[in-house]
Amino acid sequence: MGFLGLDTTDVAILTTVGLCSAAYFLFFKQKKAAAPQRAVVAPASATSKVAGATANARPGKKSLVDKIRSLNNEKQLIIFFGSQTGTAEDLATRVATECTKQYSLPALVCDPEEYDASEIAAWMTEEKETGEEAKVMFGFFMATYGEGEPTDNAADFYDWIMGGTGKGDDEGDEEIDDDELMDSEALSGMPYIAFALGNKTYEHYNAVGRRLDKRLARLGAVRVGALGEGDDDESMEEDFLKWKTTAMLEIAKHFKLDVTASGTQRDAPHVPLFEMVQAHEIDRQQIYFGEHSAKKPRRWSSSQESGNDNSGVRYEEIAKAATVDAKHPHYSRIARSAPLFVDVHDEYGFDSNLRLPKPGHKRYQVGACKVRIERHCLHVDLDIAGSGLKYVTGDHVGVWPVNDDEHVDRLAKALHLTDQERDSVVVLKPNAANMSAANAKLPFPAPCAIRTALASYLEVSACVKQHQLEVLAKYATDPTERDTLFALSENRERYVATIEKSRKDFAEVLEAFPSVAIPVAVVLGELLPRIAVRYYSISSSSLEEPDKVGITAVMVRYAIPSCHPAHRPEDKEHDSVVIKQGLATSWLQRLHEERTETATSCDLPSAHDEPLPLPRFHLPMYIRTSTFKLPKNPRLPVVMVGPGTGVAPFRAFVRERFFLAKTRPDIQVGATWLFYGCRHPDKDFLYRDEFEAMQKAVGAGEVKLDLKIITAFSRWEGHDKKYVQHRVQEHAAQVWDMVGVQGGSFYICGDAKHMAHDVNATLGNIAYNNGAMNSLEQGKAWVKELKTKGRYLEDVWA
Ligand SMILES: Cc1cc2nc3c(=O)[nH]c(=O)nc-3n(C[C@H](O)[C@H](O)[C@H](O)COP(=O)(O)O)c2cc1C
Repeated sequence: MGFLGLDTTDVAILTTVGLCSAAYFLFFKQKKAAAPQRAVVAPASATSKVAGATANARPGKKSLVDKIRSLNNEKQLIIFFGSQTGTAEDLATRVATECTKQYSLPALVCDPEEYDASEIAAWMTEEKETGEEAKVMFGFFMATYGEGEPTDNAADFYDWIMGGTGKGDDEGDEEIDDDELMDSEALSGMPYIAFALGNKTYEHYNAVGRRLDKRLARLGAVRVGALGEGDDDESMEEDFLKWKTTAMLEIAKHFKLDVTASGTQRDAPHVPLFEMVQAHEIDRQQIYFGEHSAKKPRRWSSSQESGNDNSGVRYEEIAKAATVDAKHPHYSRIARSAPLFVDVHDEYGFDSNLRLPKPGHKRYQVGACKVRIERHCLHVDLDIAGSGLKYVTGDHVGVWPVNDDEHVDRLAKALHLTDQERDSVVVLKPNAANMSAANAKLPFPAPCAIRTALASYLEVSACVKQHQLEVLAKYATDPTERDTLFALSENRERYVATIEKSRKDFAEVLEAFPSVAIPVAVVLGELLPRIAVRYYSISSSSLEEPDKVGITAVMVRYAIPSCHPAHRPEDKEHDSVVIKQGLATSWLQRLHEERTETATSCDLPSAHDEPLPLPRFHLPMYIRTSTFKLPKNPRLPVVMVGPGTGVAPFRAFVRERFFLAKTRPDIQVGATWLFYGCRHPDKDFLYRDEFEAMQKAVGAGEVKLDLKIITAFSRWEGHDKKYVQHRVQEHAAQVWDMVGVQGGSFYICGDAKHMAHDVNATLGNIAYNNGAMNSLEQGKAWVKELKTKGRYLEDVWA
């Protein structure tokens, strides 16, 4: 492996890790809890030279001006990214790396949550005073979420640059009355590149990137090249590559750089960004064991008070973090986990020429040309008592998953790491030979064991990307393997057929190309993405259970045909079937099984005298506020549509309304109707017992509430296939009465592409037919207006 030696004194605690990216199961329209402030723009009349630019970063943020100055270069590119699940950050980093590699142009990728992006105004104002051409080009890689909103990390910046507007009008044509930024002319002449990330399934496609681009133009900034637009529904990567080819040339043209040496250079060796250094004799207290922390390792001790169920001991953090957020999760005990499905399977049929997985696995059965996979769905309750954490029904919970040992070991083996090497504690140090190293962000907290990095910090099951295959190719010692890897990295069609379609991870690719002798530092430091936080709609009611946070998670596991990556897609005899699984959901399932096994064997985790590196059966989590909320006035009716796991927030809504009706009958809680859909009433009907018990209490007159759970089953033998939109349509008159007449709210949670779209259309149709409207168009406009009024709310994902 070739570690450099390092003793304790050499070990700098290599700090901040950006943990803010996220892969999603659920999303939402939300707003960060803290109201963003408008920054004061540096006065246009400032007379000092660039060297004296005002560094006046907002509290808690690093100064951009100081950073630019510290780079001390003539020309440079500073790229900001707005990213929730890491794509925008990844693409921004790729452009920055390429600029440095191909043009020797220093480039820095900045998280606007970390750096005060509003200092671009201060910088530009001062730079203009020099009377020379702008030396710094800025870049904006911005993803859009929810109702056309920015990501959490870009919310402050977006609010500042848009002057507090930036919502509502996708064209970005709003005028701002008191436009400090425009008046300052600070951004006039500012060169920038821009790439918007989004998904056409959503109504507000690329709204943030588009609006920002328009606003920058209005502020006098000058875009270099075209506005890039990536559509996740088709191929973000293809859109990006197409844009990048011309953007790179435009950047070179702008800076008058020599581009003759640009292009893919197969023969140029890869210069690693980091070196991996073994940390000898390190104090155990300095080592990270998988905990997420922006600053220093964290430790836990067992609390005196034990959990009151079979989940064992509660652990308290020694020296608690002052805040809990996306960079400082709270570790919350699993108070309960319970399966929600009964005997649910998915069956996959395949051609007879495909090699099937080995039989005998506990999660799937293999038959003739068939794979049958168990489906699981869990309810998990997290205990937040005493943590100071609070949530409101409808919020989201973010959790950080851990890779399974099988995956970790497979990759470690493919990297030829011995057991001892896997357990060795290392740090990554910037490699002075790589120009980008000085600005490179460390991908995970260190020092930590390689095993920890692979298990807790890096996503080992991520699909290998084309540009990463190019890096692997450079380390292949076998000429045929090298050529194939280069071919895959250059030929999109072949790449999609052999790698992307079957979501091949690094272990699978390295196994198929055994001659690739890649340094572990490159894989850990440059190739594997960080594990991103996963979000779930909270399925418990804060009114009923303020100390518990409920998660409803269905396991993602599927079988797909897979072509051997070292062979052409036409070589069908090399095709096999592989089983893939979702990282977070399979981790929750493992935790559930471990808890169950531990409890039944009476081997409960016991208290430790020594501080624990990681508390057992505790999940790193934080609460993310959302606007997906019940009406403030509980008397108003609510109509909810949530098939499958889309029921999660509605379990919370229903329980809350039921609880309120039971404990405060004087309030007279309004009608509470849930349209729920699944395959079969006896198999995957989530929370059926709970819903039935509530309905029974209502039926018996114990609780006064107009509670209806209206079901649609799609695979119930002897019955017609039904979907939720059919049921909504069947109850058109009542739905109209509750929403159109009584002023109630309408909610949808679940699949954005089909279900949410169909339900939306159904509601428009109901409005037209029941609301004395002249046309279907009027019905649609009514739904749109309902949305504007905050009475039509969606929590949907593509
Ligand atoms: C729950 C959810 C909501 C989204 N909402 C929008 C949207 O309103 N408009 C849009 O163009 N894209 C939307 N997207 C797509 C993301 O912007 C796109 O996947 C992007 O690549 C994510 O970038 P990131 O990984 O840097 O966060 C949404 C994606 C998810 C998962």
